[in-house]
Amino acid sequence: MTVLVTGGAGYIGSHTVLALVDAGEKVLVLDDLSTGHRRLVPDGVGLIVGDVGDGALVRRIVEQYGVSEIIHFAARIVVPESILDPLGYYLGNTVKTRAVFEAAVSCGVRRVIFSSTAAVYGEPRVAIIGEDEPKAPINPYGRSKLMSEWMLADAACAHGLSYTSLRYFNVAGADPAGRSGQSSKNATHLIKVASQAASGERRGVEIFGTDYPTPDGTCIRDYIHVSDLAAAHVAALVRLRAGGPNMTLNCGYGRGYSVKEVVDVVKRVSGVDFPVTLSPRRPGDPPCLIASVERIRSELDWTPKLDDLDAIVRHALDWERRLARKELAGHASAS
Ligand SMILES: NC(=O)c1ccc[n+]([C@@H]2O[C@H](COP(=O)([O-])OP(=O)(O)OC[C@H]3O[C@@H](n4cnc5c(N)ncnc54)[C@H](O)[C@@H]3O)[C@@H](O)[C@H]2O)c1
Ligand SMILES: O=c1ccn([C@@H]2O[C@H](COP(=O)(O)OP(=O)(O)O[C@H]3O[C@H](CO)[C@H](O)[C@H](O)[C@H]3O)[C@@H](O)[C@H]2O)c(=O)[nH]1
Repeated sequence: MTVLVTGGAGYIGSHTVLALVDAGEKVLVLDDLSTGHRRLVPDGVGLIVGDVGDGALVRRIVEQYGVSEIIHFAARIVVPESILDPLGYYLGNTVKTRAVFEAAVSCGVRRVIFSSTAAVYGEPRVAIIGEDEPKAPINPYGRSKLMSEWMLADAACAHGLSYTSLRYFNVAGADPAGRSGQSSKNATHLIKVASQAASGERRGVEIFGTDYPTPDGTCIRDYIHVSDLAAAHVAALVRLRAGGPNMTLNCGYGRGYSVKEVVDVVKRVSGVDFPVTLSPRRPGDPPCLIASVERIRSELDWTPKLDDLDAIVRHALDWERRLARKELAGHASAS
């Protein structure tokens, strides 16, 4: 059995590839390297550079390599960018995802795991969000993902595909063994940005919005360590193979931190007092997103091992330093 991981050269995909390989799985990556990096695909794992929207390519790969399962990460992921380029996001995340699902159905792939997002909930009415809360995304990114969830559920019903949709809350940190991490220079995610500021690669951090209806006025998010999330994918795969029913699961820890709290933790753990600017709200940001984790805890054989904001930040900082060293080494060898 071969597991095809689309977007496996990206941040979460590469950590999941590591977790799959560690679990003894045979893995193949399909990635167009638009935001991914070849070096994040571990040695011994095949990388096919191509577009998931190319249905003929996906079908060829499935047939040639005997793909039994697809874990579909490939997508565009920046919320503000989705507001400026909605059609690009519906193409990248919905139309191309349809091509993956169609190839899965037509080639008899048995199981699909889909990367969804807390952004499908929009601005929930409750602090702790259960999977059955209304889905009312407030930006094209969230809508593009919700449409894909629906497509997958409908296709599964019609064609007997098994699936799990995983709605990630805020993913952060890096492989504790230093094998992968968030590698995009232009990343927009808070913990990455703050880690870059602490490492001197950015001048500082802007806090987007201090007038939200939260205790300190900044947005609250549920940050999950990327390696715990990767392990949840392996557990979801094991569950589907054992005949577990189709399901949608929140992935988080069930606890939230404000932007100010996160910035303070990055300063304390790094020991660097980088500049912080208070700025207006960023469009498309809901005030508070915290996962209800009852379902994932009961359905998956999964216990988080890294549920600790200090550890998340420490691993993110370690990875940032590693990236900086590699770049310096690259400059030295180039000159
Ligand atoms: N990072 C988060 O906090 C977060 C939260 C919720 C959901 N997600 C979802 O997780 C998934 C992975 O996100 P990430 O943070 O690892 O982002 P990422 O940008 O690091 O990874 C995406 C990967 O997909 C590849 N890709 C993009 N479009 C492609 C295409 N058309 N064909 C082939 N490859 C393509 C990119 O090159 C990259 O390697 C996405 O589906 C995203 O929506 C991420
Ligand atoms: O430089 C920054 C970056 C972020 N933030 C704030 O920090 C919070 C978290 O922002 P991120 O960009 O780190 O993450 P988002 O919550 O916007 O979105 C992430 O989580 C979502 C689900 O919760 C989606 O899945 C999405 O893909 C993923 O990017 C937000 O209030 C944002 O305004 C800042 O103040 N300054």
